[in-house]
Amino acid sequence: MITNCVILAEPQGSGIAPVAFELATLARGVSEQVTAVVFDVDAQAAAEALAVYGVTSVVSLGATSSHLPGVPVADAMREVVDSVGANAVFVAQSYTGRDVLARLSVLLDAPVLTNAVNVREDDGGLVVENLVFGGEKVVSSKISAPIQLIAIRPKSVAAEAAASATQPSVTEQNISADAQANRAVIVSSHVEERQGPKLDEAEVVVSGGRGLGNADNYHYIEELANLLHGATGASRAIVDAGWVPYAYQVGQTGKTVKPNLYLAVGISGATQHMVGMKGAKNIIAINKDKDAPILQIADLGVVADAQKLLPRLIEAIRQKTGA
Ligand SMILES: Cc1cc2nc3c(=O)[nH]c(=O)nc-3n(C[C@H](O)[C@H](O)[C@H](O)COP(=O)(O)OP(=O)(O)OC[C@H]3O[C@@H](n4cnc5c(N)ncnc54)[C@H](O)[C@@H]3O)c2cc1C
Repeated sequence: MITNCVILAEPQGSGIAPVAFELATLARGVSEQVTAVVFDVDAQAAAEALAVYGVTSVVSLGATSSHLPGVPVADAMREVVDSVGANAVFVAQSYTGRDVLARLSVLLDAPVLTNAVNVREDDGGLVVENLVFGGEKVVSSKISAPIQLIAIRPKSVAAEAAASATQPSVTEQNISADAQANRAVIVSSHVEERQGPKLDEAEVVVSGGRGLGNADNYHYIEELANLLHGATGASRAIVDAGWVPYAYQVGQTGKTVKPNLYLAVGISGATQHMVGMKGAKNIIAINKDKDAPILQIADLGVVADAQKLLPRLIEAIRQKTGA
């Protein structure tokens, strides 16, 4: 085991982004101590949430509010790493996580591994796993440097509560004047409008692909997701075609999802798509080609013309649920 692992618990809404619990689960499996760095949240509430996942201490950086977190958070995390004697830092493979990790790498002169899907212990050190060739192969890497910086893809591991909750200490850490001065100011921001649950957190995901025929038919995916209280997703083919925004993309270069139910409509099942959804508990695929690769991993495969089936399926669910 390593002695201390620092994790970055990014804010989301008024709390902690769920990926922090995945980072904590991984960290406590390889490290005696787990220190979580939080910002822009109520530190006590964050500590209570993180305690369930075995975090042993929490360092609060206060508010970064209208600034990009990269500069100040990386600067403060460098001090946290020094003060707790950390051997590793785990962040989410998110915009903020990557921004912080790159800056931390320069500040600590430490190597970075990104896009990791697992971290395990081997002979007292850490082994980091990455997927290559569209998830077909796993590459295991070992870093020999004293401090290892690792970005982990959300939803790669399940967040699991520790056998017993911890009682993390909560300390405040000020952001240095230099880092304050070098912060980038956010002059405007755009919040993507989306109804229903977030794609990477939804229990039900309904995704559409090129088999929908045209962009207008994507409304069937939206109606179905709405009826099933799920989120809408997409293959890269229809993102590239401009039918839906990139935020909808599931797969290697999009989001990883692990819902209870993944419904793939008119999606062939390229390895780059499947790597982002094959962890779903139940997979239903609708495809007119009985040899489509997605049907090989589907729990239920429906060989049908989606453009004819979807309106009838939607109508049938409406009648059954009275929605
Ligand atoms: C580096 C790299 C990264 C990539 N990352 C991603 C990624 O993150 N996510 C991703 O999705 N892809 C990704 N891709 C692209 C991927 O390889 C595929 O091209 C893409 O997933 C195909 O999308 P699709 O299944 O919608 O389209 P197609 O492969 O064209 O499949 C369409 C499917 O619809 C079926 N169909 C057609 N008509 C109907 C109908 N009327 N009813 C029912 N079924 C019908 C067809 O039988 C076919 O199976 C990546 C590729 C590369 C090279």
